[in-house]
Amino acid sequence: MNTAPFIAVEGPIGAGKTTLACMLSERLSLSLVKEIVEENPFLGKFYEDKDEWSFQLEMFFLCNRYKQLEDTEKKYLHKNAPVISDYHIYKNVIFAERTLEGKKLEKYRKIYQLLTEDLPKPNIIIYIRASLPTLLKRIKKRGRPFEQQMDELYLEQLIKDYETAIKQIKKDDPSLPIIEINGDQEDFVLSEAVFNRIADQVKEYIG
Ligand SMILES: Nc1ncnc2c1ncn2[C@@H]1O[C@H](COP(=O)(O)OP(=O)(O)OP(=O)(O)O)[C@@H](O)[C@H]1O
Ligand SMILES: Nc1nc(=O)c2ncn([C@H]3C[C@H](O)[C@@H](CO)O3)c2[nH]1
Repeated sequence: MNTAPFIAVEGPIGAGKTTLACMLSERLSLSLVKEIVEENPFLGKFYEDKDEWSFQLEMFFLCNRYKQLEDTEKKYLHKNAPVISDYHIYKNVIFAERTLEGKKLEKYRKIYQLLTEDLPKPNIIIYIRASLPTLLKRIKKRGRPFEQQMDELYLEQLIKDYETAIKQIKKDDPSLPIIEINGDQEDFVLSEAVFNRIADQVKEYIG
């Protein structure tokens, strides 16, 4: 079990996780762990044909995050250095439960359990909640080509899946600090005051 602050920023696609994680990493001198996106060989294919590519994609994300978190433990947490990551490992389950079914989902659950049981788990979560119009606006603004035909139903389901997952995480561990941000209204990019408030809240937890 790690005792160093390990913060995970979570929320649905385009909520602003990477943006906020980078800003907080700089402000609070935290080591930053960022999800691999551009080098992912299956993401574009997945958005073209989800049924065909979902298992490959979910496994790629899982193995990648496994390696990143293994390294994070060795390089930082083990040495008591605080870390902020733009994802929580549980994100794998949120997506896989939505994109996989039948035998593939069963296999995935087993592999997830095996790979993640001894990985470090975040001890602070920042959850950015945002509505469909806000997410679509941000995905468009970011302009990744393979995300521009984003299925709105998929995104809407993920918004709900995230809500369910956060409720479950709270139930499983009521003492886990979760900082919740209303991404539609609390704009930490445009408003210095909003960002300062979030940074102060995080600072209180990490001491
Ligand atoms: N509060 C905000 N106000 C305005 N624009 C924002 C805000 N937060 C993020 N953005 C912009 O929205 C886009 C998506 O942000 P970002 O990449 O941080 O999201 P993400 O949650 O990490 O996405 P993903 O789930 O795809 O990893 C970027 O272009 C970013 O500059
Ligand atoms: N299917 C699936 N499973 C995941 O674990 C996962 N994690 C991120 N993503 C997608 C969302 C953004 O398009 C892009 C960047 O976050 O990658 C995922 N998609």
